[in-house]
Amino acid sequence: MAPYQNLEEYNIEITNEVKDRFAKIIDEIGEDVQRDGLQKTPERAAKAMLFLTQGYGQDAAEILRSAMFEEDYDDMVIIKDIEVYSLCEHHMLPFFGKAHVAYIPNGHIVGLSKIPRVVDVFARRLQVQERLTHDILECLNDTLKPKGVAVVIEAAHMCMMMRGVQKQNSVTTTSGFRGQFEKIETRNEFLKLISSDLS
Ligand SMILES: Nc1nc2c(ncn2[C@@H]2O[C@H](COP(=O)(O)OP(=O)(O)OP(=O)(O)O)[C@@H](O)[C@H]2O)c(=O)[nH]1
Repeated sequence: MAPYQNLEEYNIEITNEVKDRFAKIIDEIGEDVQRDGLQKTPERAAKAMLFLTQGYGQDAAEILRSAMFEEDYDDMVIIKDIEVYSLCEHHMLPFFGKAHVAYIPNGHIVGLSKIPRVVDVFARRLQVQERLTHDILECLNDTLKPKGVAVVIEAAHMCMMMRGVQKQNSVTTTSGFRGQFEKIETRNEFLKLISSDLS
């Protein structure tokens, strides 16, 4: 399994089957797939869907292992405001927002960029926000074996905005804490730091 492959950097192989299924959907909703503006749409939609679900072909633990360094630092490391774009598994509509991730090293630190990459690997699948939160949390916990790990995700769900209940301003927050973050003082320090605006 490739540790990380940004499909935008490669030619995405689109099978005729995926393309044809998008053409069928366009036809079924009453559109003319042969009209000028739509002729290439099945191919574009197939490419977009494969891009948005590329996480299935990627190994998040391997991404972390590719840049782990021995280091004595054993205070909190926080990467906050990581953009998240995912697809809800119920309607296949986007949910999007921010992830805040922290860990307390236990002999090893990890390359900072690898954390947003891990977020993307799990976000680029059909997801629910709760599982996405735990996928990131457990991957960091199992691979880095830190003294503690924390993940908070704040997201808006298009399936609740564009359709269904049609609420435009509701934000869903999910969180997970392991190890030292289960202690209230550590957790509060993390929550305070992700709420602060240093700019
Ligand atoms: N817990 C959770 N629910 C989600 C997530 N994304 C979408 N949903 C919900 O999944 C549920 C699916 O419920 P159903 O009743 O089967 O689907 P529906 O008839 O389209 O529901 P409405 O959206 O209420 O119209 C809805 O309540 C969505 O809001 C998520 O990440 N986590």
